[in-house]
Amino acid sequence: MAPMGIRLSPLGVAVFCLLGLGVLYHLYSGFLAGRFSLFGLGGEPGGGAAGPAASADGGTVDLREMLAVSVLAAVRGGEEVRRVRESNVLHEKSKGKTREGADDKMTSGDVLSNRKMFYLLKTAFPSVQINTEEHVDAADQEVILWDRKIPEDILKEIATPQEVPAESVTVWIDPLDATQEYTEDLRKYVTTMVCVAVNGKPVLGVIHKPFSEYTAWAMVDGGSNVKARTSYNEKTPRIVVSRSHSGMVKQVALQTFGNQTTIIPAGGAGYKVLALLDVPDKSQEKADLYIHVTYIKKWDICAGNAILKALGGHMTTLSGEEISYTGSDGIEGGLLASIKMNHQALVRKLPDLEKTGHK
Ligand SMILES: Nc1ncnc2c1ncn2[C@@H]1O[C@H](COP(=O)(O)O)[C@@H](OP(=O)(O)O)[C@H]1O
Ligand SMILES: [Mg+2]
Repeated sequence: MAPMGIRLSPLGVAVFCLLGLGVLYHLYSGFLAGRFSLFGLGGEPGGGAAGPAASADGGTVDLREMLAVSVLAAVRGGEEVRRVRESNVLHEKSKGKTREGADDKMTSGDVLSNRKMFYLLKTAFPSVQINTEEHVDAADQEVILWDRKIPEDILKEIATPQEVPAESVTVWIDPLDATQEYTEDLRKYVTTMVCVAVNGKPVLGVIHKPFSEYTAWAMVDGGSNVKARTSYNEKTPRIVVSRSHSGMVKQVALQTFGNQTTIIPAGGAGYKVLALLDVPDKSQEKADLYIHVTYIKKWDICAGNAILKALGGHMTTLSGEEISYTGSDGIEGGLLASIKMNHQALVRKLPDLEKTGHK
């Protein structure tokens, strides 16, 4: 009999002790991880030790650091994309069919780029949600440490760290945009992309062209290394559209803007956003608008949406709704992307796709 008449069961005491030890372990390991992360963050920008940039208990992340890692991830992924293409051994497969019945393709370029990009970002920012187009093989992990260097061009544009709660962040990775065109060896259309959304709003985007080694990046209310062109043709725009998932986009474009309108079929959502900007790459065509009418996934469009938004442009559904980059992977309402134009006036001009049967 224990003092005060309470009988202690040996099993109960053992369970209680184990629980106590568990709580102590949890608190202690969180504390240590936090110290480790703070140690890494303590130095000059770019001068700290390699390791995770976000504290393991969530905490905050610096969007400027996320931009640096996103650029690095897009470039490293791009190296894989180029290496596989140059080897000519693509191991092309179909992941299934799109709703319209086209093959949803995947190659070794997609898989190897995904592995590099995902693990670079995940190792640097272990506490953020990362959504990527390709399956991540947990049995084939790669620990790639970020060297904590923020490139000069980013430091020049974005003078101070931009802290946000880690739990508000969703990262979207497209390790190889324009896979269809990649399999056809149409290299200019291919990009790797990273996007960071905060509370579902796209805030930073990176689009990298591995075959021309060109990278565009921008942060909303931060800075960019790319800009809009000086003028755009709003009356009879040149419209860039999908060449492999087009649906009824040509009919919609001609019906809205007239038969004088030039339609430019092109691969890749990243490529089509870059067509709206002032991009020095010689292989890049130029357009005034980007329209898409079929279903599309958020990793295909988030980076372009962030860059356009940072430069004062817009990417919305065809009915003018903003796209939220949390939750489901796909969007149903088509896409309209413009810059230096009256976007809402363009939305009003477009036909209602549900009514006209152009979806
Ligand atoms: N109807 C659809 N269903 C699924 N994915 C689509 C789609 N339309 C476009 N996409 C995807 O969006 C990207 C750009 O498409 P497009 O080149 O036709 O404009 C491609 O991404 P991936 O190459 O990353 O798969 C393509 O697969
Ligand atoms: Mg892809």
